[in-house]
Parts: sequence; C-alpha cells; structure tokens
Amino acid sequence: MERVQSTRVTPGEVSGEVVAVRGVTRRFGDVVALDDVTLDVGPGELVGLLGPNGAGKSTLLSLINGQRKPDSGTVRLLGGDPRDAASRLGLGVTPQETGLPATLRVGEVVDFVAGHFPDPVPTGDLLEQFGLAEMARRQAGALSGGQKRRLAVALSLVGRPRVLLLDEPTTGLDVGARQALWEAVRGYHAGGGTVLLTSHYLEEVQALAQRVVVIDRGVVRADASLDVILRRVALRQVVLTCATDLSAWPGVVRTGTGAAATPGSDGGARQTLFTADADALVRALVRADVDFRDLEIRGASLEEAFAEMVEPGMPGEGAER
Ligand SMILES: Nc1ncnc2c1ncn2[C@@H]1O[C@H](COP(=O)(O)OP(=O)(O)OP(=O)(O)O)[C@@H](O)[C@H]1O
Repeated sequence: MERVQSTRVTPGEVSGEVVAVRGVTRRFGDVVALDDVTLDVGPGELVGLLGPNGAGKSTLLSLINGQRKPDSGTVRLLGGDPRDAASRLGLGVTPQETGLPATLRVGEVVDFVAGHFPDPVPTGDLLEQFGLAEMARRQAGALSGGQKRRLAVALSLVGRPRVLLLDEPTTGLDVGARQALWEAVRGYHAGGGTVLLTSHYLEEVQALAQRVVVIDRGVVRADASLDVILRRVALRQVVLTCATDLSAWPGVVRTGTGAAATPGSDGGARQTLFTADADALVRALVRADVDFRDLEIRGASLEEAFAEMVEPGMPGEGAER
C-alpha cells in the first residue's frame, strides 16, 4: 500500500480527456509517420500502444508531450496545448533513451529533478519503490543499463504526474528488472494515474494495459480491450497444400494472403487457414479424408496479426480508407 500512496497523483483537477489526439497527420519529408490518427485517453486509463518498428509510436508520444507539432489535426494534453509549458505540469515522460548526468549520485539526480516540483515524492520513497535504495550514493554513470532505465522511469514520477508517457519502458531489461518496473507502473496507475505506454512486446502490453491501440505504418489498426486484441493475435495458422478450397471449412476464421492462389505442381494449392483451434481443424480434415500434404502449423506473429487487423470486422477498426 505504501508503494501506491507514494506516487498518488494530485486528485481532482482532471475532467474530460487527459489526452485528445484528433485527426493528426505528421510527416517527415516523404515519410508519413502518422496518418489521420485519432486517439483519446481518459482519466485513469492504462493504454498500451502496440506496433512494430517504425509504426509511429514515438512520433505520437512526441506530439502528446509537446516536443513536436502535427502537420494537421489537433493534440490536447490535460485540456491544454501540449506546446504550452503549463499544460505539461502534470506530465511525466520517459523517452526511449535518457541521458543521465554520469557524475551525480543517484540520490542527487532524484533530488535535482524533485527540486522542480512543488510536492515531489520523497527521494527515499521513490528509490525504495524502484529497488534503487542501495544505490542512492552510487554515481549514475556506474549503474547498469537496467538500473539506469529504472531510474529514468522513477524520475518521470517524481512530480506526481497525472499522466505518464512511457516509450518502450523495459526494452533491454532482464526479467527481474522488467517485473519491478511493471510493478511500479501498476502502483502509479492504482493511485489514480493515467498511463500511455508504447511497446513492441505483446507480453508487456498484456501485463499492464486494459486497452490496446494497435498502430502500424502510421495508422491506427485497432483500438479495443486487451481481451479482444489477444483473441485476434492468438489465432493459429494451418498451412497446407490441397486441391480442395478449404476457406469455408468449419473453424476457419479466414484465409491468409495468397490462400488458394499458389498452385502446386499436381494442381493442389498452398493455403493458409486461420483458426482458433488448429488441432480440431486438422483432426476434422483427417476424419473427412481430405487429401492434403506439407502441413505446417504456426502462431501468427505479431506483425502478421497487425497486418490481419487491417481487414474489416475488427472491433474499433480504424483503417477504413
Ligand atoms: N526525425 C525524423 N526524421 C525522419 N524520419 C523520422 C523521424 N522520426 C521518425 N521518422 C520516421 O517516421 C516513422 C515512424 O517512426 P517512429 O519512431 O514514430 O516509430 P516507432 O513506432 O516509435 O518505432 P520504434 O518502435 O522503432 O521506436 C518511421 O518511418 C521513421 O523512420
């Protein structure tokens, strides 16, 4: 409990959306990093922004934290323009890479940042919470990669922010450090905080988020509860060569790209069948004496799952263009 209370947010002031991104497009030269993105995050939500490399996740966070401006569309943070310093008073940020002053001791770094806030979390409490208490007197430059990362996330909480933006918070951390960080984020959220975090890892999003926004090539592909996204990603692929078109077979949710489109030398076609239960599908095909060969079964990778989410019928589908 102490853990939760130590980062409890200032109560009360937030009403309406904490983050409101409406119709935002952002280009870098010819690259469209974000393409007409709309995303609202309400008070107390913990949202995972999931997407592959180059999807546009960091760009979106940089617009929300006021570092960059959209080419078109609007971004609001805590009811104001994120480019105004006043709007960012309630914001805590941990970017993907953080430079720490190498010669300052860990405790001094926290004290330094705490000095900028009216009611900071006490340094000792914060270091305790992040498992850094024994390192308070160590120079920041002497910390391991994982310890630096933990310190960076701890620093984003010093000022008791109302909203926290975490860009791939645990990339490169070992299992123990990752768990400790997740615990801290959960504690912050349990105390009333709003979190938007990015990740490549479904596991991370699964461990933390209630709502998942999938972004790929600058477009929001899905915005749905964790359960819905997991069901989508959990589909298995049964790949086989068969002369009969199996796309309408019971249990086949849909076919993959190129299904029934690649003729084999004997006239059979290579087919990719998506199903929730690969075992049941294969048993049924065998029972029905369907003549197939070169059977492969695999889970859909996250990238494949993202691509599949472009198809119609996905709840929260955001790519109808
Ligand atoms: N400063 C920049 N100059 C030019 N292109 C950029 C810049 N920042 C981002 N981009 C491009 O915009 C696209 C989105 O990049 P972004 O960093 O937002 O993706 P990401 O989802 O955060 O990726 P990662 O998971 O690898 O960090 C990419 O194609 C990237 O190359």
